[in-house]
This record gives sequence, structure tokens and C-alpha cells, in this order.
Amino acid sequence: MVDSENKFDVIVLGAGPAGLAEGYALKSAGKSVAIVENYQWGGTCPNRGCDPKKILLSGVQARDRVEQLQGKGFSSVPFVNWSELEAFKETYTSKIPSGSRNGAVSAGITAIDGDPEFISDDKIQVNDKVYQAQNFVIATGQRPSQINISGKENLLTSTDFLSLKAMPKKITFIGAGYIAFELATIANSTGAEVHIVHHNDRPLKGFDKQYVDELIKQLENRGIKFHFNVDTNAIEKNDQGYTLKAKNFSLDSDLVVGATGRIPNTDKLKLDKAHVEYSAKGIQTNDHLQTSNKRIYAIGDVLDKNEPKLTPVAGFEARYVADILNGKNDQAIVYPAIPTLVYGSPELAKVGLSTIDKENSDQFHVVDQDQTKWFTYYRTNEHVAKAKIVFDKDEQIVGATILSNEADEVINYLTTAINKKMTHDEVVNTIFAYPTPASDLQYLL
Ligand SMILES: Cc1cc2nc3c(=O)[nH]c(=O)nc-3n(C[C@H](O)[C@H](O)[C@H](O)COP(=O)(O)OP(=O)(O)OC[C@H]3O[C@@H](n4cnc5c(N)ncnc54)[C@H](O)[C@@H]3O)c2cc1C
Ligand SMILES: NC(=O)c1ccc[n+]([C@@H]2O[C@H](COP(=O)([O-])OP(=O)(O)OC[C@H]3O[C@@H](n4cnc5c(N)ncnc54)[C@H](O)[C@@H]3O)[C@@H](O)[C@H]2O)c1
Repeated sequence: MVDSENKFDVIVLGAGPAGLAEGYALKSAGKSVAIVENYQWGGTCPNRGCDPKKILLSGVQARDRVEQLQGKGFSSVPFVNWSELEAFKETYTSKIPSGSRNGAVSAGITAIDGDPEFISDDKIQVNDKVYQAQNFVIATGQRPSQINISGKENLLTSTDFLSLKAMPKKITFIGAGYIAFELATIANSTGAEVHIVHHNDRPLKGFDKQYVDELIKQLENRGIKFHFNVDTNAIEKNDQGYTLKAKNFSLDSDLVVGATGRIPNTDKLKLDKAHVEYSAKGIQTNDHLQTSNKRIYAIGDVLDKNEPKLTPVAGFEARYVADILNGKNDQAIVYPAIPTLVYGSPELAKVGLSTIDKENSDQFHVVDQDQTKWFTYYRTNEHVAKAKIVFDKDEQIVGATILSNEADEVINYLTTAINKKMTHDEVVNTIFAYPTPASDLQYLL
């Protein structure tokens, strides 16, 4: 028998952006809700992901803005003091776990701390207590993966990097995805010698190759060194630091960060006991985000899905499942166009269709614009500003790739234009404040 106080309409596993959004949406609709978290309330994004990274980047971006204006009012590039910047970041992150937990409790959600394990189709056990629910929502996210090489225990993760107390003189990243590009830019701007080692020659492979090559060129100009087609097979510790070893290749550094992807947190949940199917890529669901056990849903990064694993996508899925469980929706999930962005200086962003090949070249065409001399970028003396816009036969924008320091802002406007199917005339007849990246839109679309 399960005590009545341990019975809920819905139990959510994981208190990250997905799990918390789910809990709040269900609670405000009158359901009894518990959330179980086994580590830091708030999850990856505010504790060890998006937010701390972006705080560190704020210092980097301020420095870079001054660097661009050398000889145009400034004569030296400021030194970014890593320890102070990191301490500033800590003033934000240190409040997240308690703030997130207290917020949930204040909203009337039952907060449970510990490792949940399914013991049947409708019950879990946490710290020797059994809890029962009509429905479960699994939102346990992902964690850094570790490459299986000799000396892998010598590798730091992105989480370790974001809390370094001192920036080393020389740092190496293995992998060249979002995390390596972003953290390498931060390390470079705070004075470190930075190397990126990648196993093939196609980093950021979801992005337009020409623009990735241009981004690499910009980062090389800043002093970041790329080593492509290097398959790391060992990290050896020595008196000075660490040596990365590969065939005919060796690189010494003070620290080495593994940034070769992330893996779903499914292993501790005893999913088999609840008949929930999953793969190495995450929990498998139907188009209603329902697992192989009809009373259990999965949302956020823990899903095995094609959509990018990002915070706003996790929130979208949480609201969708809440609507299903609140009886407001029974349709399959339909995702809007989702923008993705590699932060740094410059930023690389994309939404929708990014490239077209011979097979679909009669249905789409691409306009590639070098904006570097446009007023928006001229006034800040940007090194590069480019935009590749994909149009369909009706001249409707269906995709874009942007490379500039304003890419985050521009990609959001273009995402709206794609989702709202805005025509060129609708854009031109919208009065945007001038001069801003928004007022450039009439020349882009
Ligand atoms: C360095 C870095 C930078 C990033 N930058 C961005 C960015 O700029 N923009 C963006 O959109 N996304 C970014 N992301 C991705 C973003 O953090 C995730 O997409 C987002 O956090 C996913 O939310 P989630 O709730 O699904 O998972 P998480 O945020 O991972 O939350 C899952 C929660 O479940 C808990 N948990 C895990 N296992 C269990 C278990 N067995 N039982 C109970 N609880 C468990 C975890 O402790 C965690 O609190 C970044 C990620 C990283 C690592
Ligand atoms: N700005 C953002 O939105 C943002 C920022 C950071 C992270 N994230 C999220 O976190 C996820 C993980 O980021 P990530 O950068 O760790 O993963 P990723 O999948 O983006 O990139 C990993 C890279 O490592 C390479 N790699 C794999 N094995 C390797 C090996 N043995 N040696 C060398 N290279 C190897 C892969 O080819 C790939 O290029 C992202 O996919 C995204 O969902 C998003």
C-alpha cells in the first residue's frame, strides 16, 4: 500500500528547464505534482550550461568590442580577469539550486530529493519510500559523455571548465562542437593558449560548411589553433600537465577538456521495470511524447529525437505534454522552426534550411550577402558579418545562416519571419527602430 500523501496525479523526474516547466504547468492547472531531483535543482542550463557560459561570455564580448575599436578611440585591449569574472558568475549560479527548489515548493509542488527508480508501471522508489502516480514525465536530461581512451580520467568536462578557479596558460579541447567552440573562445579571450583537436575535418557539421570555415578562420586569427583528423588515443599525465597522444601527434597542455557530446541520463532509472523503451540516444517516444508505457511521457534532452537538444525546445515539449495531460490537446507534437546558435565572437546561427543541394536546387535558391560594410557592422568595426538566406519558389524565407556578432538577434527575427510566413512586403512595411539589425531586415529578405 502506498500512503495517500505519496500518491500524485503526476510525478516528474528531473528538475531542469523541462521538468520545472512541466511541474508548474500541471500544478497551475490543479493537478497534484511531485518533482524528484537527484542533484542540482534548476538542471544543466542555469547551473552548468547556457547561463554561466553566457555570463562568462559577457566579459569576453566587452573585451572584444574594445579590441575591434583599436585606433578608433581605444589604444589597448583590456585584460579579462578570469577569477573576477568566474566569481561574478558564481554570484548567479550559487543561488540557482535553492531558488529553483524553493520556487517549486512555494507553488505547491512536492519536492523530493534522491535517486528515483521505477519498481513497476506506476510506482517509483526514492530513499526507501514508494510513490505512485497516474502519470510520470521523465525529464532527466543529459550529462557529458567521455571518450573511451587511456587516461580518460584526466579529462575535464564543460562543468569543470565553467568553474575553473584559474585559467591555465595552455588548454586543449577534444571535439569541435558547440561546447568546444564556445568555451575555447572564452579561454582565448581570457589569455590562454587554446587548441581544439577534432577527429575529422568537419566540425559543427549541422551548419553551412562555408560559414563554419569562415568562423574557424576568425578564431584562428584570434590565436586558437585547430588540429583536424587527429584521433586522440591517450591523455598522459606528466610533471608539467597532460600530453594528448594520437598517431604521429602529441600535444602538451596544462588542462584537457573533453567536449565530444552528451549522453542521456537513463541508466539509474530502472526503466525496464516500467517497460519504457530507450536507446543510447535517449528515451523513445511516439509523436505525442508518450513512451512505450502509455502513462509515462518523456521531454527535453533525455529524449531520443532529431530536434536540437536546447532549453527552449525542452520548455516547448513541457508545455505540450502539460496540455495533453490537462486534456487541452490530443494532436501530435508539431515543432516550429528552431534556431540554434554557437555563441562567441563572432556568433554562428542557423534556422530552417541551411544549405541546398542539387536535388532540391529547383525548389529553393540562396542569397549570400556579405554585410561587413553595412552600417550596423561598420560602426562597431566588425571583422565579419555574413548572411545566407534560403528562399522557396514563392520567395518565402525558409532558412538562414548568420555569422556576425549580432547573429543571436538577427536569427530570432528570421525565425519569426519563417514561422509567421512573412512576405518581403510585410517585413518592409514593419517600422523597426533605426539603425539596428532589425532595420536591416528589409535588405536581407
Ligand atoms: C555547456 C553547455 C552550454 C549550453 N548552452 C546552451 C545554450 O546556450 N542555449 C540552449 O538553449 N541550450 C544550451 N545548452 C543545453 C541546455 O542546457 C539543455 O538543452 C537543457 O538544460 C535541457 O533541459 P532538460 O530539463 O531537458 O535537462 P537538464 O537541464 O539536464 O535537467 C535534467 C535534470 O534532471 C536531473 N537528473 C538527472 N538524472 C536524474 C535521475 N536519475 N533522477 C532524478 N533527476 C535526475 C539532473 O540533475 C537535472 O537537474 C547547453 C548545455 C551545456 C552543457
Ligand atoms: N549554444 C548552444 O545552444 C549550446 C551550447 C553548448 C551545448 N549545447 C548542447 O549541448 C550538446 C552537446 O555539445 P557538444 O559540443 O559536447 O557536442 P556536439 O555533439 O555538438 O559536438 C561534439 C563534437 O565532438 C566530435 N567528436 C566525437 N568524438 C570525438 C573524438 N573521439 N575525438 C574528437 N572529436 C570527437 C563530434 O564529431 C562533434 O563534432 C549540443 O549538441 C547542444 O545540444 C548547446
